Amino acid sequence: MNYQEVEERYPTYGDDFEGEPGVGTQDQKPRILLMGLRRSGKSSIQKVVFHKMSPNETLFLESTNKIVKDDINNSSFVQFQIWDFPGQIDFFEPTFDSDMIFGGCGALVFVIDAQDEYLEALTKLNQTVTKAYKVNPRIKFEVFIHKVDGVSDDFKMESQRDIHQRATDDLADAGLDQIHLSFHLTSIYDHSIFEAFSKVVQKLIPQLPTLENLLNILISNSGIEKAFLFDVVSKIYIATDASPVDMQSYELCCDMIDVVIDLSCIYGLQGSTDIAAFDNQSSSLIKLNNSTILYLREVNKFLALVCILREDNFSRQGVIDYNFLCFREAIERVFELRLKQQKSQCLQHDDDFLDGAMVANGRTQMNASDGESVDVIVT
Ligand SMILES: Nc1nc2c(ncn2[C@@H]2O[C@H](COP(=O)(O)OP(=O)(O)OP(=O)(O)O)[C@@H](O)[C@H]2O)c(=O)[nH]1
Repeated sequence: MNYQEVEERYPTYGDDFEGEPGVGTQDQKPRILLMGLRRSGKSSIQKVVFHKMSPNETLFLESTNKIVKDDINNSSFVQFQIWDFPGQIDFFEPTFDSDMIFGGCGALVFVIDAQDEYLEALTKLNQTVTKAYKVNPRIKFEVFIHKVDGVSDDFKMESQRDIHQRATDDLADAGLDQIHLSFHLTSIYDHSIFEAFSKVVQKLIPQLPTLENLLNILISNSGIEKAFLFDVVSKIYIATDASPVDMQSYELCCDMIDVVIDLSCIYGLQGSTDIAAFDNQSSSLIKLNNSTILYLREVNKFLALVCILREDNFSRQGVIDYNFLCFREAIERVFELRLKQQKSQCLQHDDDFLDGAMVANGRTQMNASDGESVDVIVT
């Protein structure tokens, strides 16, 4: 799918609008601010991750000259706004309303061009973080050391070390060593930007520990090695189990989503209606030549579970499928609870029902029958 097709297929997804901040109910959603010097790559990141723009197309993006707000509205878990700032923004201008801008901000992503001199960027980073922290100490600060596709591995590591050191030293000099900065090496030309954005978004999901817990339960009861809960359109993962994420597994799962969506677009749509390619019939099983299986199941309109497991363990597909149903039900309950929470505006813990799901998982594992496997199923 290209940029144009996604815009047509998901008209409400990433509904771009420009204007003055602070308008309408959208502002209740957590905000991710994209800041950094001119040409550091902010708009490219936003377009590639959330609008499926191909990296090469970003060469033709024009410079941003006012704040561009982008409403990301694709599921109950992933709801936020991205505000793309012009590189030349000046915090000391009287029109810059820092209380309003940083006040409702969940995360501030500061982009540094790794292919350029970064001393000026570090000064700007320090100013930005200091100002934002004073307004809102709860902001998560994420530094993207960006455009690392054009540099050697040694240079990458050295830049990261140097930037980290200088940035934290500058904060310590200003007496702000309590501020935590997270660093990510990113490029729009590979999956690193999706991985980094996944981590940023995850920090804005209050239910993350619950989702991770559910995934841990699922994999340990189903012989699965790794499981990701993906936001299908952006391919950012909103949760994964506790085992470490390796880039290759993540890339494989992203590629699988692309294959499923592309095949569904070509063969899965009925008639000429423009039903979204991903629906409750979507599932896919791909056997790799190293005895590994990739298994994808639809969780809801926007989320997919993608698992990596050994072929031997897939002989008990019935167990996996049953456990998946329990998992999906549990996710639905988390959604319901969240909705209730939002409505009543009061906190409540949503872990209780998980115990029920866990018991069901354990009991069924002993009784379930084997399932049959097919090479590639795309419905
Ligand atoms: N090599 C490389 N180039 C990139 C990457 N990301 C963005 N670029 C290029 O960097 C240039 C500037 O990108 P923009 O996204 O317009 O930068 P910006 O920060 O939004 O710029 P302003 O709107 O002026 O603040 C474009 O030519 C992009 O193609 C990357 O990961 N690697």
